Amino acid sequence: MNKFKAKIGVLLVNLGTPDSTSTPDVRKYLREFLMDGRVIDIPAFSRWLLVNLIIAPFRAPKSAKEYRKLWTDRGSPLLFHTEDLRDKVREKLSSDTYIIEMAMRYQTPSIEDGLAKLKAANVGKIIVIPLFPQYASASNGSVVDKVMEIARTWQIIPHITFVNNFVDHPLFLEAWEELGEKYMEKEEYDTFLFSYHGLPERQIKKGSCDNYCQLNDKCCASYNKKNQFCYRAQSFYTTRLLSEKLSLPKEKVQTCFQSRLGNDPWIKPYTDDVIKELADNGRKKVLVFSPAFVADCLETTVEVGQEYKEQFIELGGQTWDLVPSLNSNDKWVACVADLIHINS
Ligand SMILES: C=CC1=C(C)c2cc3[nH]c(cc4nc(cc5[nH]c(cc1n2)c(C)c5CCC(=O)O)C(CCC(=O)O)=C4C)c(C)c3C=C
Ligand SMILES: [Fe+2]
Ligand SMILES: [Fe+2]
Repeated sequence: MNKFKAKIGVLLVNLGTPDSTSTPDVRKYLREFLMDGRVIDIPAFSRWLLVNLIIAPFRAPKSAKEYRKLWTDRGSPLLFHTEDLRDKVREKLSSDTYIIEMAMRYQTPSIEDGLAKLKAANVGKIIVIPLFPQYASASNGSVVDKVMEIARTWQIIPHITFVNNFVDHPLFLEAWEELGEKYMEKEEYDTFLFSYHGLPERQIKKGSCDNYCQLNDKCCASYNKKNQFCYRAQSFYTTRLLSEKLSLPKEKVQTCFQSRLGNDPWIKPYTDDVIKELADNGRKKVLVFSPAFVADCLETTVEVGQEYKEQFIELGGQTWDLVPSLNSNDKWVACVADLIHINS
């Protein structure tokens, strides 16, 4: 807070979700999402052809069906959990000091509307928190890009701070620990799988410092100055930190990457390959964490919780439990409040 007692604006931003499960709404969402050059990072005309002639027409009806498995009375879990998070963070922080809004990078509520509310309140500073624990150009980078695209049209641009990543925030780790422990008290698992959203390998290479990221076991074995912004390194680091917190034996822990799209190589190991390997090696009881996501969504509830589960059980597995996401867990709310404090 400055001497004029100008309020601090906070914008919590998650990825986005369709407005409904109708095929036209899912197509509209996919178009906006995949036309983002940070998501499909190929030349604009090729991207337009790919998205409008192939992905949107063919994927939209299939994705709409998937979204119907996820939808609730309150709509998309990604959206309502983010609303709940905003409400709980508001309760925790003084409204004399902070104005807290939420937005989606794609579709509604938009970043434009969220920033307009903060601007109308004449805030002295804006803190933007992309709700992605590990930094990727396709997620956090895209939020920064969009916020700057809007802010650069303003006559006055206040101080704007972006949270880059929060993989090692103690309360982020404690929240996952609390959720995981509930499962571990009830069941003896032989495997702990950490499945993160995937990324095309070229996106990691493009952001690599001095070509450090070779996308092998070595380059992500430590988290250091060279790979501080590498999504894959941050994902392995998250696994190590959570394993330590939960005292998981090394031989039972595996990191993998899901949700690949298209034929280009994505970061490995792929979750579906790892599931086959686990089954081949006689593993029977798996507890899965998805710590790239802070709210239940299509990629967790349906892809991990239903599709990968079916695959594992068909291959002879017995138990496949997915730890639900942080949603509006109190420790997670405290983590977001602390991110706001330390950036104020
Ligand atoms: C964790 C952060 C995310 C990154 C990084 C990310 C990159 C990325 N995603 C796609 C393609 C799709 N992702 C889809 C859904 C989806 N992705 C994230 C998060 C990240 N994506 C979330 C939280 C969700 C779920 C949204 C919801 O409504 O529940 C989808 C849509 C679903 C589908 O049709 O299967 C696509 C497509 C790419 C290409 C990419 C990086 C290059
Ligand atoms: Fe995605
Ligand atoms: Fe790496």
